[in-house]
Order: sequence, then C-alpha cells, then structure tokens
Amino acid sequence: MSNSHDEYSLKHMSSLMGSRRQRAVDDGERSLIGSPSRHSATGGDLLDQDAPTPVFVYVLAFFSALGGLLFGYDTGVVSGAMLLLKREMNLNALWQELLVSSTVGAAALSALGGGFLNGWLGRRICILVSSFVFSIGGIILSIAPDKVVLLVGRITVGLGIGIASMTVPVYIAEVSPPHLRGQLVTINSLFITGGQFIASVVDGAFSYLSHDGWRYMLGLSTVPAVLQFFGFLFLPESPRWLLQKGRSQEARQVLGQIRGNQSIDEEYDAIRTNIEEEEKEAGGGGFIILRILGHGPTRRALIVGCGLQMFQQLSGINTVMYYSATILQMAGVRDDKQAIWLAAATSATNFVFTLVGVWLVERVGRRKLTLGSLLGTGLSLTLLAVGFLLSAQNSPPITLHPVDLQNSTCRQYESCEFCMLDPNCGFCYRENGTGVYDSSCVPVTQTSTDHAAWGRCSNQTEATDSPIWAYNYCPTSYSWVVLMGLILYLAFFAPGMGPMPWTVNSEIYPLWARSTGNACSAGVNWIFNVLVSLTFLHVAEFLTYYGAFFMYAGLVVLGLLFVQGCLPETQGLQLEDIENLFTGQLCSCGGSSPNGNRHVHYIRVKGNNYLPSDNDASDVE
Ligand SMILES: O[C@H]1[C@H](O)[C@@H](O)[C@H](O)[C@@H](O)[C@H]1O
Repeated sequence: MSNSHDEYSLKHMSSLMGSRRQRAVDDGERSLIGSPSRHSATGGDLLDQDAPTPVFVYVLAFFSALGGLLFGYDTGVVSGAMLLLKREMNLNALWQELLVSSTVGAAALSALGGGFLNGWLGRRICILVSSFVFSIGGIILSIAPDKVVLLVGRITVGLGIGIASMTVPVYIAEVSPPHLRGQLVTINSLFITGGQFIASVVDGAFSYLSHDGWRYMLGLSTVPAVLQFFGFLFLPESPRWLLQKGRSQEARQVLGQIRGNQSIDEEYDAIRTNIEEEEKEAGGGGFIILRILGHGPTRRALIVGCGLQMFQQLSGINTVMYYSATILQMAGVRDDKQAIWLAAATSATNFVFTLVGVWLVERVGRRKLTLGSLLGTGLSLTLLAVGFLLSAQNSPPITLHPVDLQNSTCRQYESCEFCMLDPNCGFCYRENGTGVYDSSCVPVTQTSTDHAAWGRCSNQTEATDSPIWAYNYCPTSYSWVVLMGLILYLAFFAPGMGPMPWTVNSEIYPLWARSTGNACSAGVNWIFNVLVSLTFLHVAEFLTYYGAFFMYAGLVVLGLLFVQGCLPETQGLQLEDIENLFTGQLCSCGGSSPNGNRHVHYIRVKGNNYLPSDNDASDVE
C-alpha cells in the first residue's frame, strides 16, 4: 500500500467522517470517530483523548507496577546484603554467586512458565500469585537460620520476579487507553529502577547494623508485596483476557469501570472483532509457540521482542550497575560506607533518567527513543572503554617483589593492570601527592577480598600511613573519564533501552500470542542477564576491562542496526492494530509508520455497527 494512496484514503475518509461527525454533534451524540488528531481513523480514537483519563487507570497502573518495584528491589538489594552476609555466615565465593544468581535463574524459568499461567489463569491471578510468592520469599529471607534456607528464599523471590516481569507490562498495556499506554507501561520500568534505588538506600542504612542488618534488607520487600496482594484482591481482570475467554459480560463491565464515564462501545467492538479475526487467522489448537512461529507477523514480532530484550542485556547495564562501586573506588573512594552511598547515587541516576523516558515516550515515540538511547549508550561505553584503556596504559608498575611463600601467580606481574585482572591477587601500595610508590602484587585471602593473605596489607587499619589494598581495581588519574562514561551511560540507557524493550513487548503481539510472546522475551532478558553478569569477570580477565567495554560498545552497534531495521513505531495505535505493522518483511519494519497501516474497524453511529465500506465510504481501506 503506497503512502500517497494511504493519504488519499485517509483524507477522503476524514472528510466523510467530518460530515458524519457534524451530524452526530448536531444530534447531540458524542462521536468517537471524529477526533481530528493524528489518531483519527485508527483504534486510537476509539476513546476521546481530550476527555480526562479516569483516575482508576492510574490506580491500576500503580498497584501493578508494585511488581516492578519488587523486581528492582530484590535484584538490587542483594549486593549490600551480601557484604554483611558473607561475614556473618562465612560464605565462600561459590555460595555468594549462588545466592545472587539463583534469583535471576529462577526468574528466567518462571518468566517462561508464566506465559502458560497468564493465558490460563489470567493477568490478575498471575499478579496475585507473584505478590503472594514475593511475600513468602521475603518472610523466608528475613528469618533464614542458615545459607540453605537463604537460597530457598532467593529462589522463591526469583520465581515471583519472573512472573511479575512478564505479566505486569501486559496487564497495564491491556487496561490503558492507547494514547497513555506507552507512558503507563514505562511507569513499570520506573518502578523497577525506583526499586533498585530504594534497595541501595536501604543497603546504605542497614550497613551500619553489622549483626542481622541483612534480615531487614532482604525482608523489607514483604511490605510492597503484601500491599500489592491486598490491592489486587479488589482490582479487576484485564477486559481483553476476559473477552478472549468468552466472558463478554464481565469484560464489558470492567471496560466500563476502567474508562469511567466515556463510551466504551467502539473499543469493546474493536477488541471483540479483532479477537474473532485473530482466531480465524492464526488457526486454533496446538502449542501457541508453534502457532506464533508458523504465522509470519507474530514470528516477526517475536524476533523483534526477543531481540530488544537480548540487546538490552548485551549493552551491559547490569555489569555497569554492578561495577559502579569498583569504578568509584578507582575514582579514589576508599571508604566502604562512602562507596555504598555513592552506589546509591548511581541507581538514583538510573531512576531519574527513567523518569525522562516516561516523559518522552508519548512525545517522541518508542522507535526514536530507543535509537537515540542506543546511540548514546554506545558512545558512553566507548568513553568508558577509553577511560579504562588510558588507566591500563598508565598503570602503576610493581616496585616491590616480596618473597611469596605460597608460590602464587601474583609474583609474576610487572604492573597493577595484570595483577588486578588475576582474581587471586590484589595490589598493595602507598601513595603521596605525586603518585604510587612501594607497590606489590600479593595473594588475596580465601575468606574475603578485603585483605591480602599475608604481608603489609593483610590487616587493614585506618591509620593514614598504612598501605592501601586495591582488589579488582588500580589507582589511576584517569578515573574521571570512567566516571563521566558511567554517568553518561546511565543518562542515555535509562530513558530508552531500559524501559522500551518491556514497553514494546507489551504491545506488539496479538492477544492470542501476547502471554507466550511476553514470556519468551522476558525469559530471553533474564537468560542474557545471567549470561552477561556471570561472564563479565571472565571476559574482563581475557579482554581486560577496556576490551570488555569495547565489546559491549560493538554489541550496541549491532543492536542499533537491529532496531533501525526492525522496530516499527507503535505509538498511539490500538493494540489490535499493531499486528499489521509486522505484515511486511522483518527488516522493513522500521519503515512502517502508524499512518501507513491504518486499519479501520467498526464505527458506531447512533448505536448501529457497520463497516465504512458497506456504505458511502466504499473506497476507504
Ligand atoms: O529494564 C531494567 C532496568 O533497566 C534495570 O536497571 C536492569 O537492572 C534490568 O536488567 C532491566 O531489565
């Protein structure tokens, strides 16, 4: 369909609608077809955009997004809790790794399984289940007597995160009016980064409580979980899911409740007709994932959705967040407590810039926001890499070679750079105004990375003349380049690549494929999250830090090409119309605009349903 043809049809239709609208207005009837906005002729104008949005939609979005808050809190809180836990429970590296990654691994599994639950039980029940699971997980964590019970608690919480991460965006998208959908779904991502920020503040506050502080850190998530559970006991199911299950009376009632005093007939008809059409098109029966893969538009939507989630994680967000404390140490922050509070500043930056995304998403659209974000993310990663490269090239030499009775690998290194890349060693040095002196590379203790196994750095004192122990980093005068890279990275990532993969995934699948599509893409997000965070230190060991960040920058360039070629704009479209954006070839999606895929459903005039083509607008497509 050519653009000029579209334009002709739309203009023509618009004038036809214009006279009809006039008649309707003359008749004192509120017409939903006639909004002269850019949404006219799509489902987007099935609701009057100028009418105030009922507060109820915001209440629904808030209670659902508590799932995002829990997702952010439980993934964020563990780093601070681990500092206390590893001392109190004497955890070795394997147990620390297990307690951190078991949650993300469990989230991957439950996100994949959540697709089935979502289709079967509905969005509301899934949100209730996830908040219940979160509450139980929080209670287990706060009373855990040993590390095994802690592991059970972390896995339980992960199961809740997985279900919430795939259900909440879908639920919000399904209850939102089209013109607010992007903003409301993005609020879920705001709650994720908000949860991460709250977690870092809680970590900071309870880090002073060295005995049992972790119980409060891990257990506090029970509060929002219980709030969400009780809230959702009183909140309705998604009208789209109800209609799909043939519960049309309930669907109509819920839609009416959500839309307040606006007329819902047109929206209701559009959803119903679409469900019928979809069922015919995609053919019933069989495994949904096979139907998705066998049907061109849904297969392409799935590729776009999973690709976005994969590139979100491949752009290294979680290593940047995780690595922020080390970056800050490089910048000269030596005190543990200060480092914890500065890490809170990092997550605050992520949160504040997600807010920018909420503001921008309905102004510039998903596509431009994602592209701009990727471009900035790539440039900031390059800056980070250059900062690490400069630090490596100017890495302080090792001047002292004490006799190493353990015969460790540490004695072979000539500069701090290689010493810090070896996980068994750390850099022990003194410094004065002009630089580093009296430096050595010595083994780290088995029990903690805070000290050397022996020698001058084995028992740290606060005395000003005592040597400094640097594990996993090197002192450098280029830390400001790295710090700038970090801040710019978050400022670019947070408004676009952070939230858009979740937002776009909640919109691009037709109803029959929505639960499964979101389950797969959320699963891909969690799987790549585990992969990237577990491999980071090994990648850094092989490629060095600058090599690792250059690699992420390269992956971002691939992401940029992918988004440029394949991500269509979904802004302002009725969910039911979005499938049409994927009818062309995969990598021509970028060329489709909402205007190029107008799809007219029903227009109700004075209570009658008819298709425009049945009447005077027969040349309208
Ligand atoms: O969208 C979120 C957000 O950007 C978080 O900061 C990040 O930790 C998650 O992995 C991601 O999925």
